[in-house]
Amino acid sequence: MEFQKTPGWLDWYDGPSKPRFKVPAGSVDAHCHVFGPGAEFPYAPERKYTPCDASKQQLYALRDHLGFARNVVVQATCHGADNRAMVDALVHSSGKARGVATVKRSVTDDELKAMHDAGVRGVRFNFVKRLVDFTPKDELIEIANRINKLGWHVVIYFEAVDLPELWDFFTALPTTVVVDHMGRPDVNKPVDGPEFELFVKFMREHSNVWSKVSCPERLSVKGPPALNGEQNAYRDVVPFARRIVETFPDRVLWGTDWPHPNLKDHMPDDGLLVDFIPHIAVTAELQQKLLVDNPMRLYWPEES
Ligand SMILES: O=C(O)c1cc(C(=O)O)oc(=O)c1
Repeated sequence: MEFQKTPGWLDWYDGPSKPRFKVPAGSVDAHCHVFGPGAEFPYAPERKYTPCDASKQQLYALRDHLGFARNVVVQATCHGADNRAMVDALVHSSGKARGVATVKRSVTDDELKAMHDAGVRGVRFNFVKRLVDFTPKDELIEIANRINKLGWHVVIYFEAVDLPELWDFFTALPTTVVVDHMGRPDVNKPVDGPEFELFVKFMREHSNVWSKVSCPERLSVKGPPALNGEQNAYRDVVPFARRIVETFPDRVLWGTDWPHPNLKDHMPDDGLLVDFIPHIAVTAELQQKLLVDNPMRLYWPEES
């Protein structure tokens, strides 16, 4: 099947720089995706965008280039609830990748078991309207209760303005809950203003809630972009991510978000994204928790 990319689509950055920041041994890129390839794993009919291909081989080459040891491959919305490309990436990772799936209520126990055996450890619930159609909350709760029995967790993706409305649903989830990209704060607003305070309260009052401090390239308003050797990229995101890392050091994860779906402005150099890490996790101890100890506890508990 031939797929036509969404007009204006930016392809992932080829030939990323070697990071100056040396990540600790055993580091995990805890948020990344594979796209297709579409000829082998077709994009879902209900998708909201059609990406360029981004294969498992390319993902794992990036992992090695950046100095990471493992990946958590998160089901991308362009594949809907067809998890074959993500699962294929896991089973060809020599145990170095675990995954987060998207499932519907109709998923069978045998299908969940097969995904578990392949390395899936969570499901993703998406509330970003430009990416997915609405799924009824009773369906999501039913799924959360089923996957809880497998020891899996729920990953949620939403925008900061929607947190008040989603609060009761999120706080009723029975599992560990991992928030994608810090709940997408508006970094034009103050880091100690009411919107971000609500997110901090969400984490403070609910010890089962974790956050990925990822995607400065999506959240930044002022840049500068992580291109051309820029060592001070996305400064306006730093106070937000740093606050979460320092307040909740044992409940944070970091990921590249490669291949960076739906960026409109520029495509970052992933090597420079790694160089962003020491700005938000400023001590060796915080870096070790963010990149190794926390993701290992969540995704490879049997080894940590
Ligand atoms: O902001 C986005 O566009 C985005 C999309 C997806 C996806 O399509 O799965 O995943 C992400 O982590 C971020």
